[in-house]
Amino acid sequence: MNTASAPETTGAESLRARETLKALYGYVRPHRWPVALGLLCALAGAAGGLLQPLATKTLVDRLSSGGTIATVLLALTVLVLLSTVAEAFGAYVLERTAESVVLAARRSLIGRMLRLRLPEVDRMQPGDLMSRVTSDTTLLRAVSTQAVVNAATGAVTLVAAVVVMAFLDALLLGVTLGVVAVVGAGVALVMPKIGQAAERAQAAVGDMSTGLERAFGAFRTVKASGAEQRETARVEASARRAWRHGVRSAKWEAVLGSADNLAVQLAFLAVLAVGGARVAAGAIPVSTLIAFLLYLFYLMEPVYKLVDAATHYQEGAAAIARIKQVDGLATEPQDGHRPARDTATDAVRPRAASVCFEEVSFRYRAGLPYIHQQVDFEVPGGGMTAFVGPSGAGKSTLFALVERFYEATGGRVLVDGKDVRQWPLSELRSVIGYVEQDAPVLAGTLRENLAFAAPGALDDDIREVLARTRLDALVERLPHGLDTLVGHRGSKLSGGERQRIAIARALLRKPRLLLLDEATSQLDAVNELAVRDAIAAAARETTVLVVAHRLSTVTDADRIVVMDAGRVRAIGTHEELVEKDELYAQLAASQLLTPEVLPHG
Ligand SMILES: Nc1ncnc2c1ncn2[C@@H]1O[C@H](COP(=O)(O)OP(=O)(O)OP(=O)(O)O)[C@@H](O)[C@H]1O
Repeated sequence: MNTASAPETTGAESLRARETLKALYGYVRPHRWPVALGLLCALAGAAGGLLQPLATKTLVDRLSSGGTIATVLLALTVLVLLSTVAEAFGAYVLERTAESVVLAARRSLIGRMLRLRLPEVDRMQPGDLMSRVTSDTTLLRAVSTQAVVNAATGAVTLVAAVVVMAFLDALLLGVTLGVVAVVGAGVALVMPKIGQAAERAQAAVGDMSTGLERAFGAFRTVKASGAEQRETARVEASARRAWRHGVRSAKWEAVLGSADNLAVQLAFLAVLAVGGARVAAGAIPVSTLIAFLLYLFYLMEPVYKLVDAATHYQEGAAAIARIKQVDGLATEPQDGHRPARDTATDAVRPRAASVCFEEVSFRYRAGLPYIHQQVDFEVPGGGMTAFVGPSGAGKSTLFALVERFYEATGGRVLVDGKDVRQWPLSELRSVIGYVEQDAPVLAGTLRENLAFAAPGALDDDIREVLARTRLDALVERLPHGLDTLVGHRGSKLSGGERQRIAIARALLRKPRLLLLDEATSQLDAVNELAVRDAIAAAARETTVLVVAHRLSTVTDADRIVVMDAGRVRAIGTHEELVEKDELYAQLAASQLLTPEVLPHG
C-alpha cells in the first residue's frame, strides 16, 4: 500500500485545515462586532428556548399540587416572543454581514485579477478565474457568519442543556450521550466527503464558465463551423459534472441532516426505557422524566446547528481553497506612479524614448523552447523602426518584453537606457502607446475606447486624432457620434475601423514610444495611406516600432530589423537589406517590390 505517502498527505490536509481556519478568521475579523451581535441575539433566542422546559416542569408541578399557572403561562408567552424577536434581528444582522464578507472577498479578488502577471493568466482559464469571483465567493456567505454563530450557539446551548440534564438525572444523561457519541462518530466519517464533493462541483462550475467564455469568444466561428451542438455538449458536460458532485454532496448532507434526528430519536427511546424503569422504581418523579425528555428534544436544535455549521464549513473550505489559489498567483508590482498618465494635459512635450535589446534570450516558460536567442539591437529616440520576418519569428514577443508583460530570461531590455525591470512598471507603461495584434476594442462607447489609455484627453485632442486616423467620417455617420455603443469587442465595427480606433487610442496617449503590431493590416488602401501619414507624423516626435508583414508599409522606415527563428538576421534600410540580406530580398521579391531580386533559377 501507499504507506510512504500517507503521513505526507495527512500533514498537508491538517495544514490546509489550519490555513482554511486562518483564512476564515481573516474574512470574519473585520466584521467581528456584527457577528458578535448576531451571536448575542442567537444566544438570547436559545436561552429563551432553554428555559421553556423548566417553565413547563414548574407548570406541571403546580398543576399536580393544585397551584395557579397564570403567571407561569404569561412568563412563557413573553419568553417565546422575546426569543423570536431576538432570533429574527440576529438573523438579519448576520445575513447583512454575510453579504459584506462576500463583497470584501470579491473586491479583493477583482483587485487581484487585473494585476495578475501575463504568464499566470496564460496558464489559467479566464472562465475559471471568473467563476471564483462570481460563484465561489457566494459559498463564503454561510460559512463566515451563520456557520460561526451556529457553531458557537450550538456548542453553548448543548453544554447548557447537558448541565441542566446532569442535574435532572446523571444516569439518563449518560444514556443520552452514549447514543449521541455513536451517531457522532458516523457523522465525522461522512463530513470530509461533503468537502470533496463541494470542491469538485465548484471546479466543474469553473469549467462551465471556461466553456462558455471560449464559445462566446469566437461566437461567429462557432456558428460558421456548425459547432453549436459540440460546444453546447462540452459546456453541458461540465454542468452535468457540477450536478453530479452537487447531488453527491446533497446525498451526504441528507445523511447528516437525518443523523441529528436519528441521534435524538434513539436517545429518546433509550431514555424512555431507562427513565420509565426509574420512575416505576421511584428513583425519579415523573416530572423529571418529562423535563428530561423535553431537553432531549431541545438538544436537537444545538446538534442540528453543529452539524449545519460543519456542513457549511466543508463547502466553505472548498471555496476558500479555490479563492486562496488566486491569492497564490503572482501579480505585477504596484508602484506609486499614476497608472495612466494624463498626457493630454502634459505641459512638457514628451521626449522620444530609445529602446535597446542587449543579448536578450527569452522563453515563455521553463521547458518550452526559446523564442529569442541573443537578440541584440538598438533603436535611438525618434523615427520609425520596423520588424519583419516569418510568422513565429518572435516579433510580437519583442513588444511584450518592452511592455514587461514577460521578463527576459537572459540579457537586458532597456528603455531610455534604463533596464525595464528598474522602471516603476506603471511609469514604464505610461510612456508607451501599444496597439496589439488583434486591435481589441472594448464594449462601451467609442469615446470610452478612444480615451481608454488617456482618460483625461481633451475633446480637441480627440477630434485631432479622429481626423488623423480618418475616423471623423465614421463618427459623423454613427447615430450617437462618439457616444455610440460599439458592442462586445467592438462587434458593431468593421475590422479596419477597430484597427483605426486602436491606433487613435494609442496616439491619444501621446506616447514617447509607440508599438504597433500589425496595426494597419486590415485597412483599405486609402485609409492605410492616411494612417501611415499619421504614423509618420508621430515618428517625428516619438519612437515608433512597427511589426509588419506587408513590406510595402515599412519601406520608408528609418531602419528595418529582420528577425528569423528568434534571432536578428540583419538591420538596415530597405535598400540596404535588399542588397545584403537574402531572406529580406526574398520577402521583398515575393511581395513584388523588387522583381529584379527574385532568386535566380
Ligand atoms: N503566451 C505564449 N505562451 C507560449 N508560447 C507563445 C506565447 N505567445 C507566443 N508564443 C509562441 O512564441 C513564438 C513567437 O511568437 P510571436 O507572436 O512573437 O511571433 P511573431 O513573429 O510575432 O509571429 P506573427 O508574425 O505570426 O505574428 C510562436 O512560436 C508562438 O507560438
